[in-house]
Amino acid sequence: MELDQKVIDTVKKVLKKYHAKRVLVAVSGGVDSMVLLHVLSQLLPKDSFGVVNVDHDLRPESASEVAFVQDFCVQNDFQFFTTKWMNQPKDDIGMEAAARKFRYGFFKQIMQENDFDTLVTAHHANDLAENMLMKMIRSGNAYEVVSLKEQRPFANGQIVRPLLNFAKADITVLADIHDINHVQDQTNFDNITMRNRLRNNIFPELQKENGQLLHHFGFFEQQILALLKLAQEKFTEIESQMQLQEKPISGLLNPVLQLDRQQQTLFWGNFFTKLQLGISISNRQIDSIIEVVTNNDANASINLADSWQFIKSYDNFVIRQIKPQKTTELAITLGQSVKFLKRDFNLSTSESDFNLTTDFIPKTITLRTRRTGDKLLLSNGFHQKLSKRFINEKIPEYKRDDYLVLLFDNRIVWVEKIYNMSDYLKKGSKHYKIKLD
Ligand SMILES: Nc1ncnc2c1ncn2[C@@H]1O[C@H](COP(=O)(O)OP(=O)(O)OP(=O)(O)O)[C@@H](O)[C@H]1O
Repeated sequence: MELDQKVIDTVKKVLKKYHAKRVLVAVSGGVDSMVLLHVLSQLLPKDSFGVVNVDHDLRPESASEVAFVQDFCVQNDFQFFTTKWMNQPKDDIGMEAAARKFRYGFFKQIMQENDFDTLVTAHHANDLAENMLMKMIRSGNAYEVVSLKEQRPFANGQIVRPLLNFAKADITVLADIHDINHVQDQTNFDNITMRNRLRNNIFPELQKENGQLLHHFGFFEQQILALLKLAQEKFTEIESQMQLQEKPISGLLNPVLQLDRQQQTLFWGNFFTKLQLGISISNRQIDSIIEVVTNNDANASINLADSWQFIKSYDNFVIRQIKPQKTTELAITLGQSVKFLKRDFNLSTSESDFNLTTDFIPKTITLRTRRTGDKLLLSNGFHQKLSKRFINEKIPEYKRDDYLVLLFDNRIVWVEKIYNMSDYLKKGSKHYKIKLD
């Protein structure tokens, strides 16, 4: 079949397969997206597609590139949406990712406001192979290798990439045959980014070794996807045994332990990918997680990015973001109602309705959270470490900072739920009422 027809048939088939109805085409003005636009305009009626373009304003030529796409759309009477990126980061680090975030944010907005169900991009076989090799170089994680899929959910609908089976060379041939005008992104030739170095230096060399290289990347991706699908079935079964909770994200650890170490790596990688915490988890962090999950310590935690923590607590795990607590100590007076750790606390004297009894009247009363070295008075003048009491009561490590501790003259008289000095006094004379919501 002629290349021309093959591309048209493929794009048609892919759109049909994913039930694309109202299509938004992402057009940068480069050869790939201009060819895609050419094909789509032959397949779809004008009122069922629109063109979207983002001016990242990172190069002097960008305004003229937008103008090029805009003029093309006006001449052909295509719906056109564009915006200019204003809030670029000050330095270059993370610029590509920030630009992508902005771009996809705008795509999403246009889809939602104009009722498009499908965003179509011109990613092709070279993009797929470059992406896979970049993931190989950066992490080597099987669950990350596949990142450019033919279809994935996006905004109020989906992203579809119908050109993934075509090489850049094929697309360029089509542009030549049909005399399709396009802009040339000069930054493609800078070898500053890894992507460009792969594109310009590495891939041409690899392709000399085997002309079928791009197809082989395609096969590899398909096979990894199939394997991940099989693994996913097993993981879903395991997750159902873990009794997962959402707030905080937690569950039982035992079901994961039926997997061998490499399978656990895949499990946690897959699990974190699904959670979408907005942070990346390194191989070393996953290794540490497996380490603490499989060792004998009852409590342990692994710090992840952005104050997230993976916590092992006895048979359970918890993943939560630790927000620094502002106030950790509060001086209070009798009868005063205070808010502490988001809860209402009130201490008053009481003759009948009491739940705390002491044998002394305090000069100072303090409410706080636990501290190292905290001790609890037991009978006969003996003391017990508060940390020991937490362990005996099987209170998970990560919850211990939430427990309120009440002190009279620097002596602990009460710890929420787990200690009350009255229980250890032979007889007390002063009665107090603690109210806590
Ligand atoms: N500025 C832009 N405006 C509209 N569409 C764009 C723009 N840049 C890229 N696209 C769309 O995304 C496709 C891929 O572009 P490109 O390869 O430059 O992006 P990438 O950074 O590799 O990938 P991704 O789009 O997933 O971030 C293009 O073929 C086009 O469909």
